[in-house]
Parts: sequence; C-alpha cells; structure tokens
Amino acid sequence: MSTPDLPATLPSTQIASLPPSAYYIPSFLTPAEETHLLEKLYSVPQPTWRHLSHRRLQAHPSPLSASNTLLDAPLPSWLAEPIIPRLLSLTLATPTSTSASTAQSESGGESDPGAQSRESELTTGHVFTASPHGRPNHVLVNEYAPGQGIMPHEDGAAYFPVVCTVSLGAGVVYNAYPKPKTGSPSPSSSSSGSGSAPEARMSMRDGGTKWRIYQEPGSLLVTTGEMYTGCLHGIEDVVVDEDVTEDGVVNWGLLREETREAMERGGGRNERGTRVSLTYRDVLKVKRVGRAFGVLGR
Ligand SMILES: O=C(O)CCC(=O)C(=O)O
Ligand SMILES: [Fe+2]
Repeated sequence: MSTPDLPATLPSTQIASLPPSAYYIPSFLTPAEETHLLEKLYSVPQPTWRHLSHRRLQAHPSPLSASNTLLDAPLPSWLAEPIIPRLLSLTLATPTSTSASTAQSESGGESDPGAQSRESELTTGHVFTASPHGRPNHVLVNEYAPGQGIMPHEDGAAYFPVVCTVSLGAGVVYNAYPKPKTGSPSPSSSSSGSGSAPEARMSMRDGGTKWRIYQEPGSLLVTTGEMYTGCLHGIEDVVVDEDVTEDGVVNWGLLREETREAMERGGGRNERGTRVSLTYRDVLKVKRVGRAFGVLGR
C-alpha cells in the first residue's frame, strides 16, 4: 500500500494565525487507507455506536468511567495502525532550532556538551512525548450527517492536552473560539469519551472571535497548548459551509491544491457529506484490570 507524503516536522504545518498551537496536514492518510478505515468502523457490531441527539459515536477501547478513568485495554489494531506510528513520527523539531545549534558549533562557539542531546531530543520528540503514556490510548469516533454538528465546548482535564483529529469521508469547517472570560456564562468542560455530552450549553458567541479551519477528508488536525486549554471548538449544524476561501478559513494555504481549486470554482461552498472524525488522545487516568477478569495488565 502506498504511503502519503508527510512533512518532515510538525512545526512546518502550523496554522500561523491561530494561538499556539494547531497543526494541519492535508493528506495524512491515502484515499485507500481512508476507505479501509471507513469499512472497518462501519463493520463494528451495532451496539458499539452510541446515539446522541445530533451525531453518533464509538469510544475505543471503551468509554471513560464517571471519574474519567479508562480501563486499560489495547486499541483495535485498525485504529492503531498505521495512524499511531505515523502520529509519533511527526517530530516537533523546527529547522531553526536544528540549524541554530549547528551554527553555534560550526562557528566555534563555547562548547556545550548538552547541545547535541537537546538537539536530538528536539528531533525525536513528538506531541505525546511528554504525555503520561507517551502515545494516545483512546479514540473517539464521531459521525456527522449533513446538517449535524457539535456545540462549542472544551475537551477538559481527563486528557493530556493534545488532540489529533483524523477526518474521513467528507470535508467540514471546524470553528475555534477564545474561551469566554470570567463573568460570561462558562460552558462546562467535557470528557466526551465518558459520554457526558460535549454539547455543554453556551451561547454561540455570534459576533465574537471565531477561527474557521477547513478539514479535508484524509487530513490531520493537531491541537495543543493554548488552542487546547484556552479555546473552545465546535462544528455548526449546517448542510453547506460557506466561505471556504482564502479569507474565510485560517488554513487555506495548507489545503491541497485541488481542494483550493475546487473551492474557487464552486464559490467557496462545501456541501456537507457524512463525515467521520477519529480523535486520538491520551487519557490520564488508566486502571488496570486484574487477572480475575482474565485480562492481563501490561
Ligand atoms: O469531530 C470533530 O472534529 C470534533 C469532535 C470533538 O470535538 C470531540 O469529540 O470532542
Ligand atoms: Fe471536542
């Protein structure tokens, strides 16, 4: 199977006009990989789907408990491979940090024995390097029909503050908003894996700042840092996303060329199709299941 052309490092894919940090990779999966994943997730036993009023979802390996704890279990292999190794291969090194330390040693600057190991840390680190399990252990699968969305919410404290979202099936505009300042009604945070509705009620903040990110099928969006902790995100319940244009979406320059051309031809309209998102996260609290249950902890 062919593999997509991935960028050398994550920082080269950063959405510059957003608070730090959001990264966008247009072709994270090949069309064949995308089709394969859709086949897999539609062949799960029906009860795996949980039906919410405006979308349905699957939580793998299982939903979180009421105390936001995950029972230790492996992810299904079709969700783990090839996505997780690919996520972990995206290094956080910036070309500047590497060349800066190279320049220093070449110019005969003071010798710094730590420089080389710091450089290699930079070149080997990825978005889950500092997370408790060093990799995602939980995937939420959300399916949205045209006209369905998700109210603005934050993902909350159950997870290490990184979300990797893989989009399948159709494109969508995803919105991010600065969190309301104290004094405004604050939306409750959600740990969507536990099943508590992420659609915490809040005003739609019309007129406030709103950043729009267009997510193509097969793409990856990574949000972390201020984007995770200081912002809300949501998807409008519309059948057409308007204004998918250079001025209308913050990641226009990172989109596939054919997508930009199609949007230009079509007046910036994205007709919604059924979109499935896979959100990869590291749940902080994991409980091992004892031998009594016939499952061995790691
Ligand atoms: O479908 C998406 O891209 C967003 C899903 C989401 O925000 C969530 O599950 O918490
Ligand atoms: Fe979310």
